[in-house]
Amino acid sequence: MIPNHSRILPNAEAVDIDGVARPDKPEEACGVFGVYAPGEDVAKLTYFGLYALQHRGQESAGIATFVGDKVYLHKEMGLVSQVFNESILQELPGDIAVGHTRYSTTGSSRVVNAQPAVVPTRLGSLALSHNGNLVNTVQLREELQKAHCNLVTTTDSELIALAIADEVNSGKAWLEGAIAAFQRCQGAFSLVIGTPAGVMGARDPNGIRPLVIGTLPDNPQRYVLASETCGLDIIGADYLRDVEPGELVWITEAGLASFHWAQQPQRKLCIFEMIYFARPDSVMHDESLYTYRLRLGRQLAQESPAKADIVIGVPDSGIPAAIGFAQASGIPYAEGLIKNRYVGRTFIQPTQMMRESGLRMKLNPLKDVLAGKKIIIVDDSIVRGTTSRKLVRTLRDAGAIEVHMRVSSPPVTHPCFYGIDTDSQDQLIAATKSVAEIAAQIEVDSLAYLTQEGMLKVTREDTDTFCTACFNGDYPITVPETVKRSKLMLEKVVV
Ligand SMILES: O=P(O)(O)OC[C@H]1O[C@H](OP(=O)(O)OP(=O)(O)O)[C@H](O)[C@@H]1O
Ligand SMILES: NC(=O)CC[C@H](N)C(=O)O
Ligand SMILES: [Mg+2]
Repeated sequence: MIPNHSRILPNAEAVDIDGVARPDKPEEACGVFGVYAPGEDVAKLTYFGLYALQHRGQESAGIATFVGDKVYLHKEMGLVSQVFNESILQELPGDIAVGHTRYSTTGSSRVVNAQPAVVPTRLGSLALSHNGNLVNTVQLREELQKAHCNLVTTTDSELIALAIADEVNSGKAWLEGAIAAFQRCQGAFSLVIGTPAGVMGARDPNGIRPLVIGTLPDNPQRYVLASETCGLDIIGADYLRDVEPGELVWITEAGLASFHWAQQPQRKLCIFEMIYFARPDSVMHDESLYTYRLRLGRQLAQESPAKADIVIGVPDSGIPAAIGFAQASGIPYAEGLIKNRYVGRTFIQPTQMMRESGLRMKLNPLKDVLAGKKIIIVDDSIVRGTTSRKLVRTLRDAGAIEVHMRVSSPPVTHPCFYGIDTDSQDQLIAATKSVAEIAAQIEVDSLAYLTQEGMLKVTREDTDTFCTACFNGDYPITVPETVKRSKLMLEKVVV
């Protein structure tokens, strides 16, 4: 209950500081990639790496390569395959490359904000690819403006690049400069940074977003950095290990050196990466996420069984949990929805209209499988409810006689401030509605979500090593009140 002396703040319209409105932003996380491989076609390796990381961001893509002090850069709006072709890749020579696929979280979706962010320093330029979101953007921006840094974009990522340049220009070497700059950044950052001297990979002290290291098979001294292991697989690189929270790895001709720069690193990997964002074939905690998602489905079946003829999953990311649900319940798994493989993630389309039409193009029901059946439909998450509402209607139109929805994550009730743009809380269906109300809205016969305990229990790590803020508002990195207020709907203001 909100007392009388308080009022609900209207949601601040999401307007970027360049004045571009950012309505209906969807949720995603960017893909970062880097290669140190003298003698190899690093641009092409990066292209393939980004191709495998496309699911992490579909707005823009970019690659920067280094030949000595000279940087070659190509970035554009669009998918990796739209931004690059053979002749563009040939214009990107060098031994070092850094790449990015963007889903914007700070800064509008415009080419000027595409990454890598390239910034000059006294030691040559650096090219930075960032996944995550800073929470002290306003303060850092002011600091850098006072230091007369040349701000060209409206992203937080450029601020990290400029902070490194600022430190380097004050006389520090690359490593010292980067570490000093990281101390000025609060929030989530998994970074790949190219310099004329080598490539850095770094994660914030909580390691909110993932980042892995791989080696090229014929030469273990050639290193690759990628958001997920699927980015290594595509180029035949072997997984070496994760970059640790609060670690900086520095890859040069001398090999790989590691620096633990954070005072008190505390692992808090975003659990939503494991539930939805990352690809199921990516490996975290020594197993594929497919396997974790199977266990989520099994756990869900134990917690919230239902009587039905078949279990179906929502393509793509709901499928493993649906298979797990079917295994545990003994109800046959069937394919009930066919996905057009040329349509990307609807979740990450920039407007609600695009998300709705994307869904129509994306999923088509198999009427002869569904007609006359009682169905359990499993998805990994309900965020706004766009997908589930439409799908349930589709299933009924196809002849389903009962539709029971099961969700392999808890209700998403809180916005993310660390690199998933869930915008404001009022867009999250579970922030304002009970499970019964959501069930009525999406028109299912029954609805159940996985419990937080169940979600954590089936991980292979200590349960306190995950960020679960979107499910419970427990933010591991303090979010300044001003930043919070822009997204939290139930902010109370004494008038
Ligand atoms: O409640 P909503 O706001 O609709 O969001 C939730 C849906 O979005 C995601 O799928 P998406 O289509 O983005 O990607 P996928 O193909 O990887 O499942 C997720 O898997 C849910 O299906
Ligand atoms: N989703 C992300 O990781 C985005 C990175 C960065 N905050 C941007 O908006 O460009
Ligand atoms: Mg989905």
